[in-house]
Amino acid sequence: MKLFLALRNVAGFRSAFDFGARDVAHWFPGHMAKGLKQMRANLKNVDCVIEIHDARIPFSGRNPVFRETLDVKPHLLVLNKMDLADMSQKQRIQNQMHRKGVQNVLFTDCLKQRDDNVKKLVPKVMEILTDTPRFNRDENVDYCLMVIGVPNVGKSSLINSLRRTYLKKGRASRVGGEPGITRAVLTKIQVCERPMMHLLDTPGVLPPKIDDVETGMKLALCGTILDHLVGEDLIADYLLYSLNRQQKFNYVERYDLEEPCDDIQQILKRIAVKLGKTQRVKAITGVGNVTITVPNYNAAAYDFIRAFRKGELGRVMLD
Ligand SMILES: Nc1nc2c(ncn2[C@@H]2O[C@H](COP(=O)(O)OP(=O)(O)OP(=O)(O)O)[C@@H](O)[C@H]2O)c(=O)[nH]1
Repeated sequence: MKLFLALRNVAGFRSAFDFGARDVAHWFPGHMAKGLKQMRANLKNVDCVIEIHDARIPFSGRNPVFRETLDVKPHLLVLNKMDLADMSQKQRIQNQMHRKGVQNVLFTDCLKQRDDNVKKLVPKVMEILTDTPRFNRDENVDYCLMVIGVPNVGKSSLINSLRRTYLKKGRASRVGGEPGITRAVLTKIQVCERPMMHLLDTPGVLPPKIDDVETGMKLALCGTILDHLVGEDLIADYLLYSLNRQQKFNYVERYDLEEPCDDIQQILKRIAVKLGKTQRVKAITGVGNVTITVPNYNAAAYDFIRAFRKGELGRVMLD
């Protein structure tokens, strides 16, 4: 990164984001009751609940409802997508988690072919279970896990990664299934041989907990709320605000800008021009019709957000 960027006075950037009078009530049209009911029905078969969340937002959006319903079971919090997160903040996050009573935290990258952290999951679960008396199932040596989390945090990827790591197998295939009970409810996926460990095959999708507009915006940025419900222009603006606040200026080089800027319209215009995302439109003026070139702001916002989600604009910690 160029020196002038590192030395740049950030005083010119926004210190707060103006959310206007937005209402987040409709940002996540989830079907929580149904999901939770199904999870509760499965709970008697579960030894440990694996809650998975996005490492860039370790606190925002985690749904506490499951705790009231599912917290009777031992619990491991997996913070996934660590490859996209600013891991220099790891210790702070862990300390804060401990203060909140979350003792068991594991950071993972489930896209990595072999992730040493995913490899720690089974030993970690065994450690947690050894410290917790198992409910009337002491004779059973087949351990069962349930993976839960808000959408798009990597629940399926974790299952596949566990199978790659422990069974040297590719995509999850279903095993088991019991007569008389819906396949979707009791089908299990094996993830480890020694100790024998299964996962319930339907990852529990929880709606995120959206406390306020900023929480909603962070969830949207990380792709857990459908973009169109929030608006890509707004997400792009919040992204720019976040990158500038954290002094993550990779976007300057990626889009050939001269320097960081806090004006999303200007940024999107430059991105559109760089990507050739412009349109020729007719405009009526006082002296007749002229054809002018206008930037496609939507296409530019789309590229900006996608680049961030792929980690191309730097690693961040949004909480
Ligand atoms: N960079 C990165 N991307 C990941 C990681 N894990 C998953 N992803 C990506 O995140 C997206 C969602 O992953 P899934 O495994 O489908 O997430 P899910 O929680 O099962 O999603 P839902 O079924 O919608 O709830 C996919 O594009 C994955 O490739 C990770 O550790 N790092």
